[in-house]
Amino acid sequence: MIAISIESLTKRFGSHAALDDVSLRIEPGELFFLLGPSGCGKTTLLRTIAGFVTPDAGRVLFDREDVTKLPVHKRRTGMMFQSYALWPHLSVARNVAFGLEEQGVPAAEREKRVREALASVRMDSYAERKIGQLSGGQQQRVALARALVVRPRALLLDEPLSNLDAKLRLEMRSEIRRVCKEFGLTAVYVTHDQKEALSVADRLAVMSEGRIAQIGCPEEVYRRPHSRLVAEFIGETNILRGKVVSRAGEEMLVATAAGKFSARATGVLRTTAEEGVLVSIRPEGWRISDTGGENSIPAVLRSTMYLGEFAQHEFTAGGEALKALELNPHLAHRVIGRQYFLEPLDAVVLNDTP
Ligand SMILES: Nc1ncnc2c1ncn2[C@@H]1O[C@H](COP(=O)(O)OP(=O)(O)OP(=O)(O)O)[C@@H](O)[C@H]1O
Repeated sequence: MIAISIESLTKRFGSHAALDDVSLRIEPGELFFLLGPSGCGKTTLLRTIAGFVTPDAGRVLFDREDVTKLPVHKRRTGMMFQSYALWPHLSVARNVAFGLEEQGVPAAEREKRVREALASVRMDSYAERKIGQLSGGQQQRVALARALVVRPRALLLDEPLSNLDAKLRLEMRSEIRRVCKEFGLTAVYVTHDQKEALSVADRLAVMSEGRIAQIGCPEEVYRRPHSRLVAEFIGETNILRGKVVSRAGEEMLVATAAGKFSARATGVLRTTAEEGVLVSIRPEGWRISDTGGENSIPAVLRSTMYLGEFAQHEFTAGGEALKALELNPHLAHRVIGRQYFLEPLDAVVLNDTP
């Protein structure tokens, strides 16, 4: 198990900084996710850790070893990419053995390790099959075995599941997590899929324009986003403009066009009360009721969509459109055009200036 330290990495392509002074530390055995909008630099960061990209400034350390100038094959990382890059005409076992042949591992040892790697992804009974005769999910398992067989110091994954259908993605997500934990691997995983990140990551970083916007465990980043960018990138949210009426530590009473309610500051609040603030409330973060309480705002139900386990409502309050999700909608019988009361349970004051 190694720690991966990224120290002030900068990488420019022409005048564009794909990485702009990025620093972070990934703990030994941690499953760390990089996500963010397209072009934010996550692949460049992963490729710099792998050794495919040489940074203009900054360092990459594996524990205390500076690997910034070390070529890819000497870093001893296992990699799994979007295109599995397996040889379709070779057997599963040959595909997995390839990295070991390159390292000059003797045949008997090779065979043993290939068997172990295939067993760890539950593909041991497919060793002699040709890659072309496997399903997408099975091919993905072989790609994972191939990354593991070299006993990597860290596992680097770039959108490894994006070629799979939804059901297989779910299955492979937990499979990748299981394998990483079983082997105690430090892993860095790039994805577009925020659900994948929330459900699998120990910690994650949301990137934007070559910088880290926020780092934290999934629940922290989801429930306490620091900025509009993070709040909107990880899941859906309602953003309301407001003014701070009063404040006691992190708790504040904010007045918005939709009404007054309490919200909690996240990170360092840069704005002053006069400038106003932005508040984020997740659609599932409302308590909907027929009668108002102290902290609730009156809102008229405009539309509702029944989705089985929950309903997706749209309310208006003081000219603001508000999205709300309600679990077990069949227990509630909401009526379009009627007034209800919405209480924000998890409102967060963001750091951005409106
Ligand atoms: N080899 C390259 N030459 C020139 N520009 C590049 C190169 N690689 C990346 N870039 C640019 O650097 C920026 C970051 O790219 P990167 O691939 O790291 O983003 P990303 O977050 O992984 O995006 P995506 O989610 O679309 O894969 C982008 O603006 C991209 O166009």
